[in-house]
Amino acid sequence: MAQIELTGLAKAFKTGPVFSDLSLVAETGEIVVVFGPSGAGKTVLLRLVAGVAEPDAGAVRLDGRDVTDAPPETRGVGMAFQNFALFPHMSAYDNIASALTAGRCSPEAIKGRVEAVAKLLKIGHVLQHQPRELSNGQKQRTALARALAAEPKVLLLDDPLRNVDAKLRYEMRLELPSLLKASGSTVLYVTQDYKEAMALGDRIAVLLDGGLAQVATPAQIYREPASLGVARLFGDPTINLVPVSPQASPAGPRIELGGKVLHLPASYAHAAGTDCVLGLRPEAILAADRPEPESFPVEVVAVTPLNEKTVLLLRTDDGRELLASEAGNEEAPRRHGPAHARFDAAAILLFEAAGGRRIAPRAA
Ligand SMILES: Nc1ncnc2c1ncn2[C@@H]1O[C@H](COP(=O)(O)OP(=O)(O)OP(=O)(O)O)[C@@H](O)[C@H]1O
Repeated sequence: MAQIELTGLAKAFKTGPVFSDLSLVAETGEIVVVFGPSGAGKTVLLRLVAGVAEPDAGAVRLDGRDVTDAPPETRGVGMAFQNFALFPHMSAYDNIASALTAGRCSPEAIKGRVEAVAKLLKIGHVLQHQPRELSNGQKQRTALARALAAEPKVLLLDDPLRNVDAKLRYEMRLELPSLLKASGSTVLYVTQDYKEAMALGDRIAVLLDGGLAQVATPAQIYREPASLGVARLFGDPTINLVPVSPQASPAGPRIELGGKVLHLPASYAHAAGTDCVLGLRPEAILAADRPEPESFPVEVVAVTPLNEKTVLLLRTDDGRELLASEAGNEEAPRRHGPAHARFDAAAILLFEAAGGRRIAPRAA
């Protein structure tokens, strides 16, 4: 059953609309990541679900019950928001336990639960500290622990790793999914970090330009982004975008790139005659020393070895810069200078230049 069901939600402030006609469903136990750029309205959306703000239009249903007009404390929703909201005169332990003392738990059960959650979030050693004695990351994890300890049916998490340092953030990204799954809660998780979204979400809801641009699994969003706007938000380095005007030809739609005539797969034949934007993820561009069929000459301008990949900055003969990435960085170092590139035909993306919608390939 749908635990969270949002229908036609709209919210505007004096400064203008944040979003309109927003609908989203999260199934029981599902983790839905609400992802989008700063200011897209992610926090506003959580506030509407929590009941601390009212929508201008639309309905919020939790567990099948219409709670649109219900006060926050009756909704059975747990929250950890960016601004921590810890009780300043209570220790971290008491802050976390406060979620439980309100219910009917024995002192032993409370202690066990607080310590278990604190251990998972690596704050076991600071449980007796007051909030002012905690780092921002520890405060944030204390707030997260408090929300988790209560085992709410619906858990709203607003960028809980924002103030956590890079190493811990990486570890938490690995550990949080099982922690959240074990809680059994249905989770709406807000982040601005696409890697976090992909690591944590059963599905990702991309909030962009006043509405949900796409709601799908991380793999679907990466491989089949609904629009240029969505494609740009996922990937590091970001996707290469090249304006092209495919023309029909027997070998597949013909385009020009780097002064060469190349062909798109026949499954894009229906795009001929449309102004398009070719989307090439860095890993879909393959660089080689020798020309190959459908390759185009490039200059390797820069080579940046990262841990798990090497990023190449390529310049085409007509001056366009493309970023390519290769797995690993242990091969013989690639030399700067002339080379050839081609793209992995199975991994290309094509978008309408007008409006940015993705053009899906069609079976030939
Ligand atoms: N109480 C308010 N009064 C007026 N404007 C508001 C209010 N709350 C939010 N806004 C505006 O609504 C828009 C969305 O804000 P929101 O905080 O939801 O963005 P966000 O996607 O969570 O961004 P971030 O990732 O930076 O936290 C912003 O333009 C913000 O200025």
